[in-house]
Amino acid sequence: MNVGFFYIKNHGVAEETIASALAAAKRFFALPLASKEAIDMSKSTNFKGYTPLLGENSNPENRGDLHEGFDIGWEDSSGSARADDGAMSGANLWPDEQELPGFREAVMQYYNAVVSLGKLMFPIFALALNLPEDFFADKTLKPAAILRLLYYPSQDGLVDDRIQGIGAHTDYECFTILWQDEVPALQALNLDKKWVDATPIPGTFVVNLGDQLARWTNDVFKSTVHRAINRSGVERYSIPLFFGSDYDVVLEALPSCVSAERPPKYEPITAGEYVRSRIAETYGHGK
Ligand SMILES: O=C(O)CCC(=O)C(=O)O
Ligand SMILES: [Fe+2]
Repeated sequence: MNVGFFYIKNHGVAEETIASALAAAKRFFALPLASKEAIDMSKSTNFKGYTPLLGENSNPENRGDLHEGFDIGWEDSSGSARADDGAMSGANLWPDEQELPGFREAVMQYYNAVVSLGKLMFPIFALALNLPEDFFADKTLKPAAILRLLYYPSQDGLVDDRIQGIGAHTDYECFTILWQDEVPALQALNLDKKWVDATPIPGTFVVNLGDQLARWTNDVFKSTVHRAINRSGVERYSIPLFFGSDYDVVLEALPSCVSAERPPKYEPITAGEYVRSRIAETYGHGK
């Protein structure tokens, strides 16, 4: 409630699952640009697929984010997306199986493992809010989780300080479960407006709270501003999973988080419309 960031360990996601997803990410970003552009996000109805360097701008005061990304959402074991995700409906875009055999399986295995972990965490947030432990259960039946593979080249020498790995921003969903490699880059903004390093700790995930949880709790839970700047001299990989509530759920302040002194700060909106509008702001696709 003060920091909005924490680490978890003994999280139950197998090291091999993480290692396979990382290996898949490395193989993907090493593909020729044309192969990656074949599944460019501009070809997707709902912001899935590949984002090139500077294709996204998380902080409107900056000139673009110096990362490459690859985004997917939920799909079933036959590879079909849900048809009823409202504003966020649409299929994943995958690289060619011949070119990258095993990629899809490795990424989906990681996705499903971290979604299961995320489901275990909702009851903890509910209890912290003095709500029944299963409060979020019927709001997270159809995992509205977005997984991103991220690749950050190192920025060395003189750099434009308006180009960062990912500019200062808050995340849109309830919470983000981030795997990061051993290259330091991630920073969170504390209450004194100082940047604090979220130093990589092997065997852990960093979890940060996002705007959906802040909207639900009328800012009792903090959605903390963060950014990543890789000036390490080596490339960095990270894999965030943004776990939101089902896209058809209306986000509105919980009665226990509203009072005469603390009036509701946010207009109710469905999770799908909210996420879509926030993602659209960071891309130049005009969607
Ligand atoms: O790569 C990281 O450490 C952070 C990524 C991030 O903040 C995001 O994708 O929203
Ligand atoms: Fe983020």
